[in-house]
Amino acid sequence: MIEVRGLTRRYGDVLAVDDLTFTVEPGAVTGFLGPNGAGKSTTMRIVLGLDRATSGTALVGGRAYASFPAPLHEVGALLDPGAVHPGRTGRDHLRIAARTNAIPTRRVDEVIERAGLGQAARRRIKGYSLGMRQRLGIAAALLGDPKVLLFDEPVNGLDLDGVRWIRGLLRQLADEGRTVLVSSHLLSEMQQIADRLVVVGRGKLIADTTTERILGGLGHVRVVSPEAANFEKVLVDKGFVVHRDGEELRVENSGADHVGTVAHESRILLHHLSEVRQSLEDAYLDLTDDSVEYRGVGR
Ligand SMILES: Nc1ncnc2c1ncn2[C@@H]1O[C@H](COP(=O)(O)OP(=O)(O)OP(=O)(O)O)[C@@H](O)[C@H]1O
Repeated sequence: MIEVRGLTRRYGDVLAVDDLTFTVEPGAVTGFLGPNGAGKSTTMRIVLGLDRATSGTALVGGRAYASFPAPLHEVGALLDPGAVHPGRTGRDHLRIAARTNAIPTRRVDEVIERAGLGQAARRRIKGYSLGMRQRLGIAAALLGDPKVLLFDEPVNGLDLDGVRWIRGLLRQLADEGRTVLVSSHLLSEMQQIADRLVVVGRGKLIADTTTERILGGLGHVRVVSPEAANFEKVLVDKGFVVHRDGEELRVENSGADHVGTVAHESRILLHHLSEVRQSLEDAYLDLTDDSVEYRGVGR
C-alpha cells in the first residue's frame, strides 16, 4: 500500500505538489492521471526517496522508503528508462543491480524472461529501441520481487504491441496482489488499464475513485417530453438534479432505467430517453479545466 498524506513540494515559486492526499491499495491497477506538469513524477520521486517533501508524508507499507534496509525487495520502479549505462549489456545491468542488492543471480534470468527481453539481454543497451529500454527498466523494477510497483509513463513512445504487453503485465501484477501505481497523461490509455484513478492537476487532487465512477458519474440522462415541465417537478420532488430547456431535460448522475421507471409510474409521455456517457478524456478535461498548465491555442 502507498499512503500519501498532505504531501507538498515547492521548488522556489513553483508549487509542484500541493497538499496531496491519496491511498493506493494492493490488488488493483491505480492510474495516476494528470496533464504535463501536474506533479505526478515529483510525487513518485518522493515516494521513492529520490526527492524530499516540503511537508507531508509518502509511506510505503506504513514506512518511509529511506527506512527500508533492502528497498528493491519492497518497491520497484520504472522512472526514466534512459538512466542506464549504454555500454553494458542488459543482462550485466541487471546482474550489477542484483549483486548490489543481495539478490540471487538466477533472479536476473527470471526477470529477463518476464519482461520479454530474450536475446536482447545479451546486447549492449546503446543499441536498444525505446521498447527494449522500457522492458529492461521493467525487468529491473521486478528484480527484488517487490509488493509495490510504480511506473512513470510506461507506455510513452511504445508501439501497439508494446502497449498491449504493458497492459497485460500491469494486470498480472495487480492480480498477484501487488500495489501498482502507473502514471500517464494518456486518458484513453488509462481507461483501458486502470481500475482506479487518482486524478491530479497543478499538484492538487482532483478525483480519487474508480475509473468506472468517473466515467459513469459524470454522465447524464437526456429526456425529451411534451410534459417536460411536469416531469421536471416529479423528478425534483424525488431528489433528482434536473436542468430543463423547453421540452428537454438533463438529469444528472442517474441512469435511463431509473428515469424511465419514474416516467412510467407517473404516466408521463416521453419522446426520447437516453444515457449520455462522457469519455474519460472529456470527463478528465472537465475535471481539470482550471488545472491545465499548458493548453494549445484554439482549444
Ligand atoms: N527539480 C525541479 N526544479 C524545479 N521545478 C521542478 C523540478 N521538478 C519538477 N518541477 C516542476 O514541478 C511541476 C511538476 O512537475 P512533474 O514533473 O512532477 O509533473 P508531471 O505531472 O510528472 O508532468 P510530466 O507529465 O510532464 O512528467 C512542474 O511545473 C515542473 O516544472
